[in-house]
Amino acid sequence: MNCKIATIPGDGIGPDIVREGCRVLDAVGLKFGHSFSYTPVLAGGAALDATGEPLPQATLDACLASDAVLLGAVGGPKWDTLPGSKRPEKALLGLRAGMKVYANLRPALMFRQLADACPLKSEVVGDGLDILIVRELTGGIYFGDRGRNADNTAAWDTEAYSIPEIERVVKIGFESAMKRKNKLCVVDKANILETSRLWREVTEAMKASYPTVELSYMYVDNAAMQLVRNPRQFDVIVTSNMFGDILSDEASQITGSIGMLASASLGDSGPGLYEPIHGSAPDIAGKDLANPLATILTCAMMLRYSFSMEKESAAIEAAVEKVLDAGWRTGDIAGGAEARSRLGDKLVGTKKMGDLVVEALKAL
Ligand SMILES: NC(=O)c1ccc[n+]([C@@H]2O[C@H](COP(=O)([O-])OP(=O)(O)OC[C@H]3O[C@@H](n4cnc5c(N)ncnc54)[C@H](O)[C@@H]3O)[C@@H](O)[C@H]2O)c1
Ligand SMILES: CC(C)[C@H](C(=O)O)[C@@H](O)C(=O)O
Ligand SMILES: [Mg+2]
Repeated sequence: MNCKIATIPGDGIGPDIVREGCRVLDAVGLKFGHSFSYTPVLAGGAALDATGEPLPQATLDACLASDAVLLGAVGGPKWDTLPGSKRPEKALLGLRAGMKVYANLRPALMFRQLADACPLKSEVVGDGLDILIVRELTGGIYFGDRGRNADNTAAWDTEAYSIPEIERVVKIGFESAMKRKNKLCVVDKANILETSRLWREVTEAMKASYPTVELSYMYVDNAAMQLVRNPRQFDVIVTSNMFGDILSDEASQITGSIGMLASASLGDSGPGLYEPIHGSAPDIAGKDLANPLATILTCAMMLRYSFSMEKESAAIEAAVEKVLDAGWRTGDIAGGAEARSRLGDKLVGTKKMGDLVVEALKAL
């Protein structure tokens, strides 16, 4: 199969992790007889510097013309004082809306090899953690009316959801639960927000079509607490754009590091957008310290969801497991000071971690 992938290296650690992702895809291509071609395009701070726009039309056009899009991360202190419409992060919203990828699947999976990197007690996480957060991605407060009053003494951002917007993402939540442990939790703030009450009404109207799924509702403040107290009670969480953003960063830390969490953003048709859930990590950019595994696992999601390449996707995941089994770690998953000091030359950087996954893949 020939697959055309638009790549958006972006800013900070973005170029380094996307490079490792593409190297792993190339190794999969060699092993299984596929060819992946890459069209690098500009978005975020890199695009601002080159063109004055965070998301040039040519970038969106190239993404829509591709079979899938791989994005590193955008943003950084250099562009933090720009007005909202010119910030690098605006590119993300433009891409997500322009590609109509309304469902963001964010698996929070704890690799058993990383139990030491989890900050929770072992009796809380047991033999692992496997939660799927389905985050609504093209609506809610990220896209609602916003502004300031004339004398700049007040500002507003509006949360708005329509029934079709809720239905399509809740449907993904139910369907995802049916492929997993048949549990779906709608996380909201229905004790206060009208949008959340509409989410509940829509979900109630849909639930009869999914009789095998055990459905529950939870307020987001409680969910944030329960994720730390008893994360294994969750299977699939479906939630709004902003709640999903926040809860997925929280869940990532339980699995060991945000440097491990992949994501797939999907719509009804057209290319999917694939990005690790973390950002451009300006504090470690350019130092070969970033963990590329979130991006590499994001590539595995791309193979599974956009190209139906299940065995190829599983091969990437198996290669990552082999590397972790052999004890290799980047700094973010090295554990505490004592564990880190025991690692010796198994404490590696971005590029070496990519090399190790490629080697493990070849050897499978
Ligand atoms: N999808 C995206 O492009 C995206 C996502 C989140 C944040 N951002 C942007 O990134 C910039 C930095 O944001 P932030 O600091 O809040 O979040 P961040 O995710 O970039 O970093 C948070 C912390 O996690 C660490 N970290 C993140 N990814 C890592 C990796 N792969 N390996 C090791 N450590 C990693 C960082 O070093 C930092 O200490 C901001 O401009 C923000 O808007 C972009
Ligand atoms: C950078 C920001 C706009 C983005 C979001 O909030 O969606 C990020 O935090 C993410 O999780 O992809
Ligand atoms: Mg986020």
